[in-house]
Amino acid sequence: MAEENKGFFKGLFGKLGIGKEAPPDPEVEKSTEPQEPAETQSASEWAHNLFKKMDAPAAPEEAAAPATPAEEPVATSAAQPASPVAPVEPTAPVVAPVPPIPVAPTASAGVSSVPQAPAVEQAKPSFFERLKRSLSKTHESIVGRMDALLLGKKQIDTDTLEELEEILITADIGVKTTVDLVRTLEQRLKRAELQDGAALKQALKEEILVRLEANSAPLVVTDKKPFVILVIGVNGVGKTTTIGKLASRYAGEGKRVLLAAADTFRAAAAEQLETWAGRVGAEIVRHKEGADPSAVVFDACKAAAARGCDVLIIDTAGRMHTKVNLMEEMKKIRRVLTREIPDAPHETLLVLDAATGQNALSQAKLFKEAADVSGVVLTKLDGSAKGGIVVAVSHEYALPIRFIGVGEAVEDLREFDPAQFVEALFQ
Ligand SMILES: Nc1nc2c(ncn2[C@@H]2O[C@H](COP(=O)(O)OP(=O)(O)OP(=O)(O)O)[C@@H](O)[C@H]2O)c(=O)[nH]1
Repeated sequence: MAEENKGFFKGLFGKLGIGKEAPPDPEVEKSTEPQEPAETQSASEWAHNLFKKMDAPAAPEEAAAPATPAEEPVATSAAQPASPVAPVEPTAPVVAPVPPIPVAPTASAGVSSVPQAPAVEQAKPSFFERLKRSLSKTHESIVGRMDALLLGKKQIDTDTLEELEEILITADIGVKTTVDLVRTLEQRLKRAELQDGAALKQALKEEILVRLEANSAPLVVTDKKPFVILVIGVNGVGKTTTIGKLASRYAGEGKRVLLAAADTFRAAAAEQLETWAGRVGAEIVRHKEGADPSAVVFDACKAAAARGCDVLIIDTAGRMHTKVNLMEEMKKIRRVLTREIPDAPHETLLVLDAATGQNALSQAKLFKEAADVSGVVLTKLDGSAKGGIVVAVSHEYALPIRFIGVGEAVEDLREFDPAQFVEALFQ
């Protein structure tokens, strides 16, 4: 840094005609690069100090010294996870303030006037690392407890598998999936494949992966114009946030994205969606609070066709807390949709909050029966001990997990990769 700052001022003096004999310094360009704000800040801060010192006589070596760096390093961590949100909310509409959209700080986050430390290159952890961290509590509740169970065990027997069954059920893998897993492990025990704890752990990992892969399929956005994604789920699970993240993904691929704010139950929902649309460069169709969701869908279909949009993502309210209400609302939305775009929706995406564990499993059941779900997004895996629910939802309801959410920032929604998930869970 010190050398770079010196270079910056050699160059600056050159431009000002001071000390013309000094050769032009290539660092001038580097230190004024906008994508290196921390570098620029430190240099300009140093300049500021230097000019102050030039006003008041100073010893030459003092003037040549760089400014003292601030003590705190530049923060590069992602947004902190939110606490789990309770699901179904059948009560009267509540207008809540629109939360700001969290975006993980990046190196090009702009120049502030607050003195900052010299740029310390902190490599952002890879998604696998973040996934591993997100699953650490789930890891503890499955693998940690399994390790404790196997500690000092000379051999694996049916009692061990019985105890494992209890661990898996309480770790939100779901009763049905657990029973299926343990039965398979019993067969492997009979075939003498499980000599020790390590073999049992490896076998469980393999069997979970087989079950996840059996129902795994990414969401493929075809070239249907528009490709319609209907997003459903109870309130608070992260629907709007997921839509914002998806819109960002597709807009980033150069697609023209239109959002339909068909959650007309509370104004804040549409406002939140509008904020996301503005942020990620998507368009939006919204009506007033309390309007008919089907009317929004109708207008959005018309607008998407007229504007030649590639992707239309529809946000719904999710407050239809009985199966009959839910079915009626869904039927109505679908009726309007198919009248305008005959084969729509091309994807009915159910958003579930992983942190709600068994509750998420019940919601998967209800929505699968009532709303023809074709894919699932599991949000808020970060910090939850209930990540086993991923296996339960996928296996019990034969639903493909399309995406997982491990935080509030745009890049925290990722395509679900069974092998990566299992690896992160067991490592
Ligand atoms: N930690 C964490 N928080 C998330 C994730 N996804 C969403 N959230 C947060 O969950 C909260 C609720 O998200 P929303 O997108 O408003 O949920 P919604 O389902 O649209 O809720 P309603 O608008 O009330 O229907 C927000 O604070 C989000 O930032 C995630 O993967 N991890």
